[in-house]
Amino acid sequence: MALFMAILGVLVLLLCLCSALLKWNEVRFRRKGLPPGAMGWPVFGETTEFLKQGPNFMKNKRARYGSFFKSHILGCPTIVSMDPELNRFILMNEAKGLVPGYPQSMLDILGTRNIAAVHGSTHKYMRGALLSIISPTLIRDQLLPKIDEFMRTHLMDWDNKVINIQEKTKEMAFLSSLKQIAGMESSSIAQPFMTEFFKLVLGTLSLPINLPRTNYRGGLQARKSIISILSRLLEERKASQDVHVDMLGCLMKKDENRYKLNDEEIIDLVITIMYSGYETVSTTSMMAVKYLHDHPKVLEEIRKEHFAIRERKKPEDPIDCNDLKSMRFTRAVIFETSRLATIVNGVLRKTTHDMELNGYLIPKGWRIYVYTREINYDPFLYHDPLTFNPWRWLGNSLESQSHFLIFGGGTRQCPGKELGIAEISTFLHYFVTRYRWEEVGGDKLMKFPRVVAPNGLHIRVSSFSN
Ligand code: HEM
Repeated sequence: MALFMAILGVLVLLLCLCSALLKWNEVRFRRKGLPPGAMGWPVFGETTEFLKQGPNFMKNKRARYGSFFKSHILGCPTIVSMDPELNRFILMNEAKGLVPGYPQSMLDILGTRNIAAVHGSTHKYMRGALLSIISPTLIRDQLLPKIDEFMRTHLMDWDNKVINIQEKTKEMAFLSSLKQIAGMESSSIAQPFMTEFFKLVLGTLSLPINLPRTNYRGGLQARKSIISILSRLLEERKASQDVHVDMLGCLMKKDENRYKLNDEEIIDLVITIMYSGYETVSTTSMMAVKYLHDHPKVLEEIRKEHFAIRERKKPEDPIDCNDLKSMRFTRAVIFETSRLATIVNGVLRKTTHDMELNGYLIPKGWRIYVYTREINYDPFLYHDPLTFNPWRWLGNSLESQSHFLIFGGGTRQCPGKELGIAEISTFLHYFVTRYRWEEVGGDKLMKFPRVVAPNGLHIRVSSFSN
């Protein structure tokens, strides 16, 4: 009896302590004018519920508080905006103090000159420098030929093999951009570079705890290694007279280039390009393979488009810009994949000063989660939204609608959109014309907070001509 009373006493005490902590945390963030919502536990906030419940967390909160509410997730007091109009307003108004609000680990590891870390005129300049090396003309003349050459080789020898398509598309996204940046996808430094790059990516997604063996520490060390690889490359190029037709070559042409970047800026820009295009391109490619596998009619249609292109060409002819333009259905498959899989759930901003937003007062330094995921499943915007239907993108201008935020919006809209589409389209071209495939089966796919197959996505591949 005494033991029972003691346990009961401890439980009651714990309960009181928990509710006192929750209350204290609410009071701590209680300020006049804040939107409705809950702040959860001290330090952790509602992060556990957010990660555990995923999209349902957001749906439940919206049902309770409306489309604009406060919470405390991923280490920060956060305002979540699920209102399409307001989301556009936030993305269009960086100049009013709504700047990128990406986590500290990302900023530490990607560098102070990284595009997400700079604002105002510095951002304009860095973005200009980036756009100048991925312009439509350069995509046509320099980048697409490189992408084509890379994809042909990368997709060789898959016949009769079980392939982890997640791993292959990750390698593809990294090596293809390394070829475009420095033309060295098959050099001896490509593999060690890739290993360091994967560590860097892991680090940016971790908590900023600088202790041995943490992903964050690993990410910081990977950044150092990558800087040393790239610095050596820059020095070698400066010392030689060779002309290099690649992104680095363009950035280093100080006399002819309108945008003059120093070595540190060039290195951070290179890391930005690799990082921004890596997960988006690889995951969209993997999910396109998944959806094509599950939807034979769509696969038949996309094959028709790509075989028609091959019929116009000799086997050794590369994909060119006109071919790319003719891939209307492939483009639709890419958009539909991005929409249904929701590769990007939203984007993060933070306030540079106290400001009024949607009638509420948002304190300086609070994060704003522009949550765009729900738009993708809105039945008023996309008929039968849970069905994979690429045809919905043909013949109407869904791509130019204001709610189309798959590539972001406003001043930070993805500058790599067409480059990314070119990469995925070329990958799909060689994949669907060379191979058939079936899933080995049983692989788990997680859709939130990132689209990922924790144990890989395995497919059995055989040559189409067999
Ligand atoms: C399917 C492929 C891609 C998707 C879905 C995608 C998506 C996005 C989104 C949603 C944003 C907005 C981020 C924000 O507002 O904070 C963004 C920005 C960005 N993307 Fe992409 N992206 C893709 C491919 C690429 C590629 C291949 C590159 C390589 C050049 C790239 C480079 C960037 C950069 C540098 C930014 C930041 C722009 C700025 O802050 O001004 N992206 N992307």
